[in-house]
Amino acid sequence: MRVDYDEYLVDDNLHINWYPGHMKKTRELVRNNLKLVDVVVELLDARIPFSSKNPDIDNLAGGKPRVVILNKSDLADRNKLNRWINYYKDLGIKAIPVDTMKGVGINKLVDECRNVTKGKMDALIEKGRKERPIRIMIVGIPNVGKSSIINKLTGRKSTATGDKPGVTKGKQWVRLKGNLELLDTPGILWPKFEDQEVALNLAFSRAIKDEILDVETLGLRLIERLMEIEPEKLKARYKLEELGETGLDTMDMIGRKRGFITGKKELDYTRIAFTVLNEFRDGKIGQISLEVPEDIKN
Ligand SMILES: Nc1nc2c(ncn2[C@@H]2O[C@H](COP(=O)(O)OP(=O)(O)OP(=O)(O)O)[C@@H](O)[C@H]2O)c(=O)[nH]1
Repeated sequence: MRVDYDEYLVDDNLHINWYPGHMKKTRELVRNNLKLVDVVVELLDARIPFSSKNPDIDNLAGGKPRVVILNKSDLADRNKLNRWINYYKDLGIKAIPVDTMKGVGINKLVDECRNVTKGKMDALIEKGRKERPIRIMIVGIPNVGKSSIINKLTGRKSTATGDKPGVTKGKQWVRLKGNLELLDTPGILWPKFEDQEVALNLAFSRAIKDEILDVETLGLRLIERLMEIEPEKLKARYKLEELGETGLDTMDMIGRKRGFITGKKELDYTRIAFTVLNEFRDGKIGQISLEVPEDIKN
């Protein structure tokens, strides 16, 4: 049976109903597509590499060579980013920081796909086989930047190479420089949303809809988190001498500073929450990572 990706995109990109039937279907679809490729390119959000990881990817990717991309690295804290790179290095995986919008790290991604398959490709040629393109596939949770990176990789001049024998109808391989072929449909995988802390990180970073909590509470949780991990950046952004005793106090201070008052002369908490959430997501509060490798729970 041919399963279409569109089935998972219910009303917009961030609204995917991951009920068990869909998870099973998407798993099989990704598993089948992965059989066709030489390299799995796993996209993670550099600010939350643990929370943005699909819990089943190690199983799905099996023994395939893997390249990890820490995307949106422009929004991440430099020092924490390096700690994640070292964490992956210890696991024998090269994690490449990428800023897809500016194209930073894209060449390294291509080089690494070639590196991790070199042994296999050399062995094939030694056996007398003709050199063939290295096939790659991008996988990741919603909103992590899969389409953006595919567009960046392919560019405007890219040409679809058309259907290949044995490939389900509709799949397109796009030729990239460096003798690479990219499956133009990314593998959309579900996040670990059962864990409340992970769900919060995903919502803060716009990977899942705000609706996991009402927006005021979500904004308050983010303020509390920033007070804990990045108090100076929070103070600087909202021009506060000191932070409040509690998250709510700080929320009030931000609201007063920005003049977010309702018609009834009360603080407009919805507006404060949206502002802090959006400014965090756009990197306006600074380069902030919400996770470090030590946070990983076994
Ligand atoms: N700052 C920043 N934003 C990025 C980067 N890569 C992607 N984005 C933004 O992230 C958002 C999601 O990107 P998409 O490429 O649509 O993500 P996707 O993984 O294809 O999303 P789904 O279709 O929901 O699975 C867009 O608003 C992009 O502009 C990056 O490196 N830095």
